[in-house]
Amino acid sequence: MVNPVANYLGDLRSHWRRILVLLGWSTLQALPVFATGRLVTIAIDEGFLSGRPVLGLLVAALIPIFALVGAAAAHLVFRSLAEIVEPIRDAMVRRIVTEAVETVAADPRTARVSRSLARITRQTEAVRGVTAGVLVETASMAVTIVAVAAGLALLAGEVFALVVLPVVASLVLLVMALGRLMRRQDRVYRLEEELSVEVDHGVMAFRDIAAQGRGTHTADELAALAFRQAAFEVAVARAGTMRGLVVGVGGYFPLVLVLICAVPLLDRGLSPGELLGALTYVSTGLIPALRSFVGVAGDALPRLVTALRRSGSTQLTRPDMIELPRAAPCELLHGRAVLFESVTFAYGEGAPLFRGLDLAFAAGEHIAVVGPSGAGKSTLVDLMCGVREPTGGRVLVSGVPPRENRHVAVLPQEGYVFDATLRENLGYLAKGTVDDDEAARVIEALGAAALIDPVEGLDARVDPRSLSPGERQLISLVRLALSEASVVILDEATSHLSPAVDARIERLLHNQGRTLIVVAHRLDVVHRADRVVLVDTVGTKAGTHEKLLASSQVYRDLLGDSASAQDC
Ligand SMILES: Nc1ncnc2c1ncn2[C@@H]1O[C@H](COP(=O)(O)OP(=O)(O)OP(=O)(O)O)[C@@H](O)[C@H]1O
Repeated sequence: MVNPVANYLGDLRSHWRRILVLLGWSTLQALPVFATGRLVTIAIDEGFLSGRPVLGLLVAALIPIFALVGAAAAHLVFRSLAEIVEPIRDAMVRRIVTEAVETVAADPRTARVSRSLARITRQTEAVRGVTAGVLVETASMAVTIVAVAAGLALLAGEVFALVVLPVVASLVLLVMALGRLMRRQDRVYRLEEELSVEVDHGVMAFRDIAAQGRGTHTADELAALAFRQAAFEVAVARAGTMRGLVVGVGGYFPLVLVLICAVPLLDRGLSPGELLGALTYVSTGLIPALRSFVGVAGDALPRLVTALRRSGSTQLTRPDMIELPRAAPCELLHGRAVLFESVTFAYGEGAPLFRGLDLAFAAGEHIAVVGPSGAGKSTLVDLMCGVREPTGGRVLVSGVPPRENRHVAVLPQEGYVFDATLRENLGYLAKGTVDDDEAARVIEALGAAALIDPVEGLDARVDPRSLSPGERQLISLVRLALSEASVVILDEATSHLSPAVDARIERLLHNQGRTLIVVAHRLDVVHRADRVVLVDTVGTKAGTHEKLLASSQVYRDLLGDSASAQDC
């Protein structure tokens, strides 16, 4: 692959005629700069100081007229700019798409590159915008420096000598600082991207991360990444202070120098008008041009180079997955798999959702959790996987607090899928890589065979955005069935799947010897479960379906509501 920076420079060179036209209009745009110093000199020396104020006023009145000419030229500058940057952008897009098509043709596993292409297209737009800014500012800076230099040389050779050296020194300083700035900026962009991918994964899998006892570890990793990014941002900002230094050396230093030397210069025959003209060149021409060029060079140029480098085909490679939490080996537990001991929990200062709650689920037991909306079912799950800590009492899974073990896996309402291969997605909670035969068995048992690409199999890339919620749930369910977790929680996890699938999933997970806790969306689960936990604000209780039917009006109402809802 040809280097994208070299491609870009080649494109730019191919437009040299249009760049010359742009330079021409920029020269016209700089005409007011050249004219203003001279007009100030004439207005003062020939007009006001020679007792001809009307002439002075008339000459001064020419200054805004030249400014209007400059404004008209600016309009033409932007028109010619579009003729350069649009074809460059088109050429870049064409190259990237061609390369993507060729990559896909050569290796079908990269078939789903739409996301990468979208990102590259955004970068191409950035390249286009920044190219426009860099071209305009560079042309404007170049012609302004020439206009100021020519104006000063014509006006007073001594002043020209005072100004030119600091300007050259400041440009050398700028070039030296740019390389460093670009490297740091590139690092910031890379870290930014890495952080956003990892946060994305962390958010999707937050309950599993907590349940696997990896919450602190994941948070530490993300924090370390964020701190590294912040450190580079600070370094970039620090390097950015060189902009002030460049403008100071190239713009303000000559201004001060001319003022310090004003008296000797006047003694050596410089007229007051020439002195004021020279100061006008520096203050209204040189300093603004330098400031805006340094701004573009110090900010846009590093962004341009970074965007160009990143628009290369390497962007089509797959992002690395977050370092995955690994589940501990599955143990067939004896005794209690989950224990709530005098658990009290309240959100903030609110009334407790649970007060002195005692629950115990045996290993391998199949539990249904039901209750009115807002009663606390999801909170109960959060307590079991360690996302929340009880305000009183304790929760134990396999004999230890949830955060200290890795026995729980949770499937939330919205299954999560990573932008990675199907194998990586399915193996997220497994120990080691997924065994093809075992995966095939689970996929078959769950009726999810349609998920498997006939050609690429488990190595097919999964694009989360192209999946339906039901497909995402199915992938998450297969992942759960392949996990090492001994306690499996389905938190209204099959809402996007058919009721027939519910029973199949539960049977599979239960037959694997796991403790299965199903927060029920469809209440038919209570008939399949060994016991039911009724979560209710007036008191959470557990029992068999029959026992709860006989003892709880809330339970009877709940089943009645569900029956009538299903009738509808
Ligand atoms: N982060 C929070 N801060 C404060 N209150 C919360 C928070 N999360 C949930 N709640 C409140 O706690 C109560 C129980 O919420 P929870 O989501 O556990 O109920 P649920 O039974 O799962 O409800 P649903 O069936 O509607 O999902 C609700 O009143 C809810 O508004």
